Amino acid sequence: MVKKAEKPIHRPEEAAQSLFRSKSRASIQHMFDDVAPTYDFLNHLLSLGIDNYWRSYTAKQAKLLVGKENQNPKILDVATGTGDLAHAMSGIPGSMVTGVDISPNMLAIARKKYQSITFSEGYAENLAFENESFDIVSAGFGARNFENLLQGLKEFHRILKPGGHAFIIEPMIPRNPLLKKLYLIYFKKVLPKIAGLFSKSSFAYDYLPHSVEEFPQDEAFLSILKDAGFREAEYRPMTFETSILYIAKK
Ligand SMILES: C[S@@+](CC[C@H](N)C(=O)[O-])C[C@H]1O[C@@H](n2cnc3c(N)ncnc32)[C@H](O)[C@@H]1O
Repeated sequence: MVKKAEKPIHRPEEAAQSLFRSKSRASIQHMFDDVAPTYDFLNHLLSLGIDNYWRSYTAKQAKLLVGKENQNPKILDVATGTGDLAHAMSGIPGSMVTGVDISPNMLAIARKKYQSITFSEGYAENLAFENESFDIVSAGFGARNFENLLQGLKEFHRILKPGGHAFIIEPMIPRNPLLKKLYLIYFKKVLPKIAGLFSKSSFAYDYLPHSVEEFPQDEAFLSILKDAGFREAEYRPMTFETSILYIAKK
């Protein structure tokens, strides 16, 4: 008797976890190319608009730290996506901002939204810029997706001028047990369902909670920044520890 082939069990959560663990440049690029058309809408919806505050807070901190010393800071926004952090950074007086990303579809939207900013394709782990050529490097919600995090952070360090700063925003899992429980229910159960209603790639929103849960947070991330060569690094939790800003100095 011929045995019937077993049907593969499709478990999006497992697939998302496995993508995070074995992610490649191509798989991440495809995922973001797919989500690009609904990325901004879902970002603002799922964070209740708070994501804009996180970017403007970051730009404000950058302005405070470097604004007085440096009249015309050169800024590179890595993993710029649709350009919102690059745009926030461009509010620093005299700044010259460039945004790079691996996803052509995300960049196409960034170019339409912000015509005065230069956007180009670029890979965090191998940035096409000279040593010591930027005053600030920023990355909003992007570092988590790097195929090789340490290599990406070493590149940030390489392209910064001595005394330059990196500003990196990532989602944070609250450390308070009750908040953490509520956050994970929202993140794992509610958010993927809402996203699935709008996005072509609901997979990306199964990947999101896994990528955040498995990503080094607070002290663990600071130690990777130090390994990448930064001599000073600190973090600032934002909005009840749902997001975190890392600031590192070369
Ligand atoms: C969650 S989006 C963040 C976009 C934007 N920075 C923001 O604040 O909304 C992550 C972006 O990182 C980009 N990305 C992921 N890995 C990358 C890498 N190694 N080099 C450059 N860009 C990368 C993706 O293509 C995507 O556009």
